[in-house]
Amino acid sequence: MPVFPRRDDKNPRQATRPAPAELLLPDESRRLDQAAAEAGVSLERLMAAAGRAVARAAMRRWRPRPVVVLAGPGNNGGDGWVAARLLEEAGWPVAVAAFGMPPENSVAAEAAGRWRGVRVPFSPEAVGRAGLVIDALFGAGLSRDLPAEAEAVLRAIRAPILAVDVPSGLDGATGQVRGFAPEAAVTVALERARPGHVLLPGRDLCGALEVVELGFPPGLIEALRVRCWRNGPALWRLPVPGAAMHKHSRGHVVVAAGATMPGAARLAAAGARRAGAGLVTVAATTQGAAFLLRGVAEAGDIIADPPAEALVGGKGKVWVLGPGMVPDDRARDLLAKVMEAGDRLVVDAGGLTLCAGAPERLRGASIITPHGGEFGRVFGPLGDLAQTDKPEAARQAASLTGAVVVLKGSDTVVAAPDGRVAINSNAPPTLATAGSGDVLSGICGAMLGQGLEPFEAAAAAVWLHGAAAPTGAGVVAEDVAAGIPRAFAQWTETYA
Ligand SMILES: NC(=O)C1=CN([C@@H]2O[C@H](COP(=O)(O)OP(=O)(O)OC[C@H]3O[C@@H](n4cnc5c(N)ncnc54)[C@H](O)[C@@H]3O)[C@@H](O)[C@H]2O)[C@@H](O)CC1
Ligand SMILES: Nc1ncnc2c1ncn2[C@@H]1O[C@H](COP(=O)(O)OP(=O)(O)O)[C@@H](O)[C@H]1O
Ligand SMILES: [K+]
Repeated sequence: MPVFPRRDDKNPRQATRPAPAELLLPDESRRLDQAAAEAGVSLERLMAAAGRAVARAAMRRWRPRPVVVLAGPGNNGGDGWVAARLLEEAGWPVAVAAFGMPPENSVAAEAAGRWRGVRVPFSPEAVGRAGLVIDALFGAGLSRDLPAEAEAVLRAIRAPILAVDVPSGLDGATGQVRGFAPEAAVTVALERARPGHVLLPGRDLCGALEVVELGFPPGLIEALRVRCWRNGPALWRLPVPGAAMHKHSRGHVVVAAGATMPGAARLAAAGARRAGAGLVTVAATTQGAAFLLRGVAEAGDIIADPPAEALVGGKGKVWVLGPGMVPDDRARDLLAKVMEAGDRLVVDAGGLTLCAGAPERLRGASIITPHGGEFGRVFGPLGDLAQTDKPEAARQAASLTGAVVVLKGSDTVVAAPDGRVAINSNAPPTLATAGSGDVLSGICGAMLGQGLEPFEAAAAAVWLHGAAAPTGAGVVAEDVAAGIPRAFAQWTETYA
């Protein structure tokens, strides 16, 4: 079993380990406000802090210039009215274009009432000459599509946009656009980021994301028991070999290769070996083994056409089943035997196709790694849900199968059966190349083999995969496997 570096409070390097980056859902945000009010922190005070943060963000990033603040009818608009006043007090030329007024006696109405400056009609002309637009129309909890009138004004903007909470129209829970959302240069997120700041297309619309603390009393966020985080080293620790280790104590990953595409198994094996698996076996058919042996020679066992029984079972064994695999009877039989033996199992590619329309066949797997197409093939209607709410679709799939679901893409979502979700954001687009997913499934196997629990193993593997991928032209999947030591080094330098 793995030896993790001992936590040592006296070791100053450990201070760099970040706090988990919770991603708040709109409902959690509402509960937070309520809890704050009960703890004696008023919405007025929070709104003042939010408006101040927005004004400061503008002053930090731009020189004084004509600003138009688009203020909506809710508290998002309230933040806008506060920011307008503070920018004007700092000598900036500011005009407010209000899209409806806040309800009487509301905190936002009070903020609006304190505005003595210029007001302009809410129209496309109003934003035409602005040097900066502050978008405080709607926040992350938008409950319906953006009204056409608001869209017309947002579309007319030519100046950089500073968005409050989210670019209006962006759904903070899912990262989807409700009708329309503008592309911001900067988004000021309040207290914590939202899933929609990390999921696509939301992440791309936010521009630079600034998360500002509003001064909530300590302990309130913890009390929310948030179940969704940005994926990162705060959620897991990578296994680090200790002096007493030997190859048999670092997990044995068996990659089941198909007869026709053994290259995929080779990549998964490379991922597993680079990610620290002590032993890696590629179980191939005779034909597949011949292909493998003809390729660039790699150390590690290659067993030709082994009877499945010879390999299933045994301490520390982890299977990676699917890369390059044809969903035939042999594969079906192997999947059943591995499940029966209770070995830990990562299912990818051809292994998932074996379970098309039959997710119950995946019960017993530790981790499954579908891309969007495979996900739809296995989970039917959940595939449609994944188009609009990726975390929820992955969460339901995890609960259905009991496996940790890695729903891949440039915003890969990792979901556990108990409802935990990590959303990844470090993957460069160079990963969009054949075989990079195979490398990932191998890394998942290595993490399981070294003793990480499935959710931590999957989230760590996805982060490592992203950090391992070189950027720039000419990157192929082999380079991703080769980049894994560098990714480990990056983690060790900063977090270990
Ligand atoms: N805890 C926090 O994070 C804090 C949040 N604050 C601000 O509060 C905002 C959330 O406030 P609200 O809940 O009032 O939400 P919004 O400011 O987004 O506004 C909701 C209002 O807009 C209406 N509305 C929603 N969708 C609409 C549509 N498509 N067309 C027309 N009207 C629509 C609703 O009926 C409601 O009146 C955040 O975005 C943030 O800016 C701060 O003021 C203070 C602290
Ligand atoms: N544009 C992108 N940006 C970041 N990561 C990407 C992008 N496209 C694909 N990926 C990642 O690359 C991998 C591709 O896996 P997959 O689709 O299974 O390919 P293959 O089966 O060829 O290995 C996944 O981990 C996915 O998250
Ligand atoms: K907004």
